[in-house]
Amino acid sequence: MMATNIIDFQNCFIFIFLCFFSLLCYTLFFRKPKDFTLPPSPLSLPIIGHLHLLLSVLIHRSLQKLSSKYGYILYLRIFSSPIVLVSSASVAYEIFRAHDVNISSRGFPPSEDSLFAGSSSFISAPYGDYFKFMKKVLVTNLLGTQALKRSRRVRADELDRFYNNLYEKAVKKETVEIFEEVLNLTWTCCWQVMETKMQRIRSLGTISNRFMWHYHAGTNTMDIGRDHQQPQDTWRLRRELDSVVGTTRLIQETDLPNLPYLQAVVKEGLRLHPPEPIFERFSQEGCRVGGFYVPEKTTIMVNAYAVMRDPKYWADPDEFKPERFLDTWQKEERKEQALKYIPFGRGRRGCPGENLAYIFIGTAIGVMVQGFEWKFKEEKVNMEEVVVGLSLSMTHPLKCTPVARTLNPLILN
Ligand code: HEM
Repeated sequence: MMATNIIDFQNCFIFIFLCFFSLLCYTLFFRKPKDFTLPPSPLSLPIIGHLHLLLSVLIHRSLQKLSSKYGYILYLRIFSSPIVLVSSASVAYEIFRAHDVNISSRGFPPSEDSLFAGSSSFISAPYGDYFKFMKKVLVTNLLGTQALKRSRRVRADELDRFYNNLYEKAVKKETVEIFEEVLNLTWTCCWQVMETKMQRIRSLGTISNRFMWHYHAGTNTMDIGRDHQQPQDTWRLRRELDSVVGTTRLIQETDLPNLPYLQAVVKEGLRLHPPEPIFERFSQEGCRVGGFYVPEKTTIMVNAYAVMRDPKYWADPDEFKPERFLDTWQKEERKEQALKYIPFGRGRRGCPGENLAYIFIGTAIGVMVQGFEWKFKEEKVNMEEVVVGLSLSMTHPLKCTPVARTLNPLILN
């Protein structure tokens, strides 16, 4: 009896030993240790962390310099809040392809006094049912393809008014501040459409703040007309407009698909001068990006300005070369597994106003180049930038005088 008990005890002991031994072997040889290595981090100061690095007027540029020195994914800290800074097309590809849902909130404080129009605002809403509902309302009523078709007449009328206004100034030989003119165009269009819609959908009111801010951003971008001081670009653009649209009628937004060079010029302008050079997301859960660990509840700052000038993916990144968008750049992007063109962000929280923005910018530049020659006071336009609010603008607003190329085509019609 005693002998049997001893054998049972021995068997039990061997069994337990084997279990522990196998567990040890599994942990040592098979299970990969979880790697919590954070992205590289520049030297930080006590208490404030990296705050001093973010206090620059042109923050997108100083962060671009920082990333080229320390790495294209960086870990920063402001007081105790962690930030991961993304500055390369390949890292952007990874976060938007593999972690889009995880980073589809912005992490703004959920208070009525929040900087971005309160807790019920579309922009500050976390990714969830409310956000999805609002996005559907927004796309169906304002920004989707069908909604944009319905509001086409409003934009066409405003474009005629825009042209007439410039024509009058040309006749009087008056100087025009481009930004102001284009801002007027977008504001009036925006209000005309929003007023009608808002009477029907009261909840859209909360989105209006973002609209205002973005229309502002969009109109800044339109200053890219300045890039046409390069005569060969203007000449090519005008030739395209003359052959597709002619000189007896004004460009319409339905002409845009037939104007590839104009589209390329707009894209190149947005690449070099993205109105929203940096945008923010927030990680709900920890995830791995670029070989590093991004902890949960971390703000992710995407420096679109740096991504779109990433020398690894763009030849002559600082040059204005619209032709690059005529080629197979989208195919290249897929092949290289990179997201190199992100002026409107990407993924579920990407800009819903992208199509409208392309229409506004394309038609406004179209009218300015089709209808007028532009006389600049200075030989060289001052391209210095300044961040106003959250959007990028020209430090010295562009002023020039229009000279009508043809008799007013609206009168001819
Ligand atoms: C040139 C013009 C514009 C640019 C460059 C631009 C850029 C952007 C960017 C970078 C974002 C953040 C995207 C992300 O996090 O991935 C954004 C978001 C947004 N944009 Fe725009 N935008 C423009 C015009 C517009 C217009 C015309 C509208 C509406 C009429 C608009 C409405 C919005 C809204 C509502 C959001 C927030 C989306 C969300 O949180 O889910 N934008 N935009």
